[in-house]
Amino acid sequence: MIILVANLGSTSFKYRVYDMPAERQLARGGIDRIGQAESRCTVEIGSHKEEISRSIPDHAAAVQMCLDQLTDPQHGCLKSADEVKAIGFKAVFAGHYSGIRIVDEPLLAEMERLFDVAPAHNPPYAKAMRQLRAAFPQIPLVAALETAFHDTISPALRTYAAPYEWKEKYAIQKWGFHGASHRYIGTRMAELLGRNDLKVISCHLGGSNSLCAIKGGVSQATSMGLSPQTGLLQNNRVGDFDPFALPILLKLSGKTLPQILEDLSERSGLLGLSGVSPDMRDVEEAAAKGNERAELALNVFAASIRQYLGSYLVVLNGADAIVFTGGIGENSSRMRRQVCENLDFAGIELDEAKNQSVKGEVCLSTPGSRTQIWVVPTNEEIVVARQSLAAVSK
Ligand SMILES: Nc1ncnc2c1ncn2[C@@H]1O[C@H](COP(=O)(O)OP(=O)(O)O)[C@@H](O)[C@H]1O
Ligand SMILES: CC(=O)OP(=O)(O)O
Ligand SMILES: [Mg+2]
Repeated sequence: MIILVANLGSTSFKYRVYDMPAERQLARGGIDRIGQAESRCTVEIGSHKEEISRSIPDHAAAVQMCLDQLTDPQHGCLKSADEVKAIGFKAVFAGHYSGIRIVDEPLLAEMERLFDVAPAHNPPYAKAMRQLRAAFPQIPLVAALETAFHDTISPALRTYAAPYEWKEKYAIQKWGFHGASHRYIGTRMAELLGRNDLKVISCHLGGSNSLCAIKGGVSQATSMGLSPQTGLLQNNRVGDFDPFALPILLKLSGKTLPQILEDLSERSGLLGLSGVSPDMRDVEEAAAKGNERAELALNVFAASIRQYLGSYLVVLNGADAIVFTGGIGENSSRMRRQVCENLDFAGIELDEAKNQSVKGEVCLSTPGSRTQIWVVPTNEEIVVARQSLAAVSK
């Protein structure tokens, strides 16, 4: 059964096509720096590889481009889009509609109700889902919601100390995100180290960033809360922030609440601090040239990762492995070095030479390090493909 998985990240679009249940990958592709003047588009279908630069304004245009590539008469792997028997989405937030669901009107309505809670994620997903439902009504769309992996977190680690009835009446609680990626890292580390009882701290650092404490493949704690704006700072979103700054800002800035929320979700994070870019590559380049705000952005980011890392070493009572994944985790040697430095008290020791030349799955710790340090490229799409197969086979 051919399953297309669409991963609409806050800064990118990625897709993979699988023949399931064999898990044979037929094609993959992606678009980087979506919404910016030049997006880099890559496609890999069998032995055909292509890279082009063009402007892709939004995720709906990205999904259309993916279907064009897959059905291209010369290089495509499908005769027509009808060969696709399900489209799986790494969908982000729909409150109590967590887990794996066929996309239907109630789910879309809930995602739309929560647009301003997940402004970088829910609008592109809902738009792409509606567009595909209209274009291909015969193909079931499956939403694998990111929050489900964190259902196992204890109430002590997912309850805000706000009026208790808010949780029951309005579902105000820590939900957690990046479930597909953290689930993949938990499963893959068990395969790589040949043990099912591992304690892993998964650091997904990309357009959005979160840490997750995983024990035996099960989520124990995660840094994002009610929304994907919380926890670590994000590309252009704020991360943890004191809500009592709001009355000060309302009085002094002359802005309305929606305008301030827009600042927190579009002009904060790496972009807001550095003033340079939401993209780690640009911020690192600026910092290397002596830009002090870019340097501060990197230092705030590293410090907040270390705070959660320390916290999760306590939650798990030590870890077998710390894993870096996502666009930053897989590519930024500086960030990995900064996060891991000076942690010998916890038996964490990075081999800097290995850290400088990373390719694929690799262990970066010294032989004496009690806690192993790994880079493992994430594969959120295979997790969603498995879940989509289960949903349409029911
Ligand atoms: N070579 C690189 N060095 C440092 N950071 C990188 C590099 N390549 C990508 N990144 C960072 O990774 C981010 C993309 O992460 P990714 O996990 O792929 O995206 P998304 O969060 O959109 O799903 C970019 O916005 C950029 O900050
Ligand atoms: C929350 C989430 O899935 O984020 P992103 O893909 O932007 O990293
Ligand atoms: Mg992502």
